[in-house]
Amino acid sequence: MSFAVETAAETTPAVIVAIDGPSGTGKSSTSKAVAAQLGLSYLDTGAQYRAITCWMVENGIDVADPAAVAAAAAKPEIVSGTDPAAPAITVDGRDVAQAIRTPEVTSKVSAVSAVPEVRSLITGLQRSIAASAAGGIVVEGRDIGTTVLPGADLKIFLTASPEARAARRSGELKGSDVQATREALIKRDTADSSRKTSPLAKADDAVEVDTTELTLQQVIECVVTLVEEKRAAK
Ligand SMILES: Nc1ncnc2c1ncn2[C@@H]1O[C@H](COP(=O)(O)OP(=O)(O)OP(=O)(O)O)[C@@H](O)[C@H]1O
Ligand SMILES: Nc1ccn([C@H]2C[C@H](O)[C@@H](COP(=O)(O)O)O2)c(=O)n1
Repeated sequence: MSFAVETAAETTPAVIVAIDGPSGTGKSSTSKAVAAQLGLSYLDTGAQYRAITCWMVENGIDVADPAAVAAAAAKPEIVSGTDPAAPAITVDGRDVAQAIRTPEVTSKVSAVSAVPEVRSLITGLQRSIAASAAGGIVVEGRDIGTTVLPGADLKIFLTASPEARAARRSGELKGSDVQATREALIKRDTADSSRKTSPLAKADDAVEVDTTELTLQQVIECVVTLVEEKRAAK
């Protein structure tokens, strides 16, 4: 007599989900919630670019000098956790979850992430993390569907009006000026979309979701449904 034992991992196909879009469209909030709800790993690739920028700033590298950034790019060791309930990021063993969110890092991250040597190193890291996520993963960023994981099972491109995005960010940063926040978002999006290497862009086969008039819960439900459809079809 033989018994077939099926575990959840055997019955639920691993799925790779790429979520891209401009700043403040809801990528992180949506990705974390979808991954937690569906038992998937989660990777915040913006946090990795912020971490390397943080290291450059702390080590006195001139981020306006691409050659200096390229020469130093391999020095820091960046490690990302993939638990959606507790996303972690360390540089050389130090927890930098707070340090990477300062206005200084936010204003310098586009310059650092435009350097091809930085992108090549971080892209390699992202691909190896995705490959080792046996149960599947949600990876969010700017170029996941186009460059990092072009074979992803599902690609989502989130958008929202600059006004909605600025209002969301201003709600987070108590007392901040909505107009100044809007201008800063647009400036960063323009830099991220116009760089030569792997710019922020929608993949041709991505599903575009405009979140301007949707609540976060509605966006999460929409993406969960799309992932479940993909899983069922695998
Ligand atoms: N549909 C929504 N409606 C209202 N608020 C939202 C919605 N989606 C996200 N938010 C809020 O907007 C803010 C920005 O969201 P989030 O950090 O997820 O965006 P993001 O696209 O990851 O931004 P960035 O690329 O800058 O990291 C958060 O405070 C989040 O709670
Ligand atoms: N795949 C990615 C992810 C992020 N970046 C750069 C560009 C962003 O302005 C910056 C910070 O990202 P955020 O934390 O705001 O999501 O990192 C990128 O170039 N490619």
